[in-house]
Amino acid sequence: MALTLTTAGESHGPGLTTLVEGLPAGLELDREEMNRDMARRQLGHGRGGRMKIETDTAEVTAGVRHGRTLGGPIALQVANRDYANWEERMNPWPVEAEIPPVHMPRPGHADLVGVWKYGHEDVRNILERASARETAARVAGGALAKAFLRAVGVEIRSHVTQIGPVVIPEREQPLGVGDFEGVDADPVRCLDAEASKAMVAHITAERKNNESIGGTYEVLVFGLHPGIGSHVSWTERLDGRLAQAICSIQAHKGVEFGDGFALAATPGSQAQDEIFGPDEDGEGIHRHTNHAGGLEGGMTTGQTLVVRAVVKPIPTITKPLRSVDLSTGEPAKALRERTDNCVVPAAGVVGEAMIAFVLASAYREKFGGDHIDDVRAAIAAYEERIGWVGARARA
Ligand SMILES: Cc1cc2nc3c(=O)[nH]c(=O)nc-3n(C[C@H](O)[C@H](O)[C@H](O)COP(=O)(O)O)c2cc1C
Ligand SMILES: C=C(O[C@@H]1CC(C(=O)O)=C[C@@H](OP(=O)(O)O)[C@H]1O)C(=O)O
Repeated sequence: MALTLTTAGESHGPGLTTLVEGLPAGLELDREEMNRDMARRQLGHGRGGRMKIETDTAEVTAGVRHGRTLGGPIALQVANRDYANWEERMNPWPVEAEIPPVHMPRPGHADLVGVWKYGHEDVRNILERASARETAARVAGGALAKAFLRAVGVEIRSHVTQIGPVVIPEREQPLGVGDFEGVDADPVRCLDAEASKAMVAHITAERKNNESIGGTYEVLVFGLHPGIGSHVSWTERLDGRLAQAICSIQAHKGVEFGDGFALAATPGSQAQDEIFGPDEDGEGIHRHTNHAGGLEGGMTTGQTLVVRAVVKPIPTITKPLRSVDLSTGEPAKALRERTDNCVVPAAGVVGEAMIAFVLASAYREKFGGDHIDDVRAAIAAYEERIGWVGARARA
């Protein structure tokens, strides 16, 4: 049984809906934990005026009773508070007022290609669904996937590694799950205080220049078992599935695992993770390095999964770029709307959600089970069969 995640909703419509199917029964959910993720996605220096209007929460409308999953589809609702200001423009039903269409497409948004493809004359009919407002619904669903993963000992964290030209310094030691305390209190979700200051200053300066800024973030997953995903088919290779999930997030333009693009210049002997036998600390067969970022042959190795993503500078720019007025065909300035100018800190939270979903789905495929205790029993049997002590030793 795979997991499915479906979202519906427009940015300024009445609200967003998330449907998650395939979680086992008996899984304990923590309402505050879910809403903490919803709030984390709204944070970050560089967010625009919209985030002052919204206070996102995920309301459960199906599939959960008294804090535990029932085994059926789970439905979640996220309200758009801003709908109160858009009731006429975004009403699902005809309204009397004349609503002026948007006809200046923004380079880099879905506007132009969307109206061509779907036959709309009003760019709003495209931008409303293309908007990354939809990521609130993904994070709501991702919180369910995270609850499932936590129940089997897996934890996900993220941090910002670059904003514009400002890059975090190289670390001597790999990050552990305990290193992320307080990361959400930082204005750009960066673990390095000096880099954080420079990132904040850069965002502020570029906002004054009417510029938008991109960057990179890293997602780490701790406590994974080996053998999640599979080498047997390209559709099952976990690296491919993770890359698809990350690149499906609005404004995400690249992904790398472990040493990633740096591997291009690395000699082969230094690019792999050598294998060592059991040691006195109770580790089973293990590695001393993690160049592969926890993936070999499309499967988890049981080491920390290391995923980095690049987020482009967002397309709505307060000094608008050149475009064409679709109603006249004449040159025009692109639509200028209220906008974020840097979303990398928030994007990291969305990345966590998408990675959680893919991993939870792959766990469901491998271990099955109708109740969470069935899942745990299947995992214990697997650990025993392969003599896996790694996850326990690290926990
Ligand atoms: C969290 C988040 C917030 C975003 N906010 C904005 C925004 O305020 N203005 C904007 O033009 N684009 C914003 N974007 C990016 C656009 O949604 C995205 O560029 C657009 O949908 C086109 O998709 P593409 O960039 O993947 O091609 C945001 C993206 C994310 C992940
Ligand atoms: C609403 C969210 O992000 C929005 C994503 C977005 C876009 O074009 O992608 C444009 C902005 O929306 P608005 O035009 O209402 O200011 C962002 O605020 C959100 O993240 O919850």
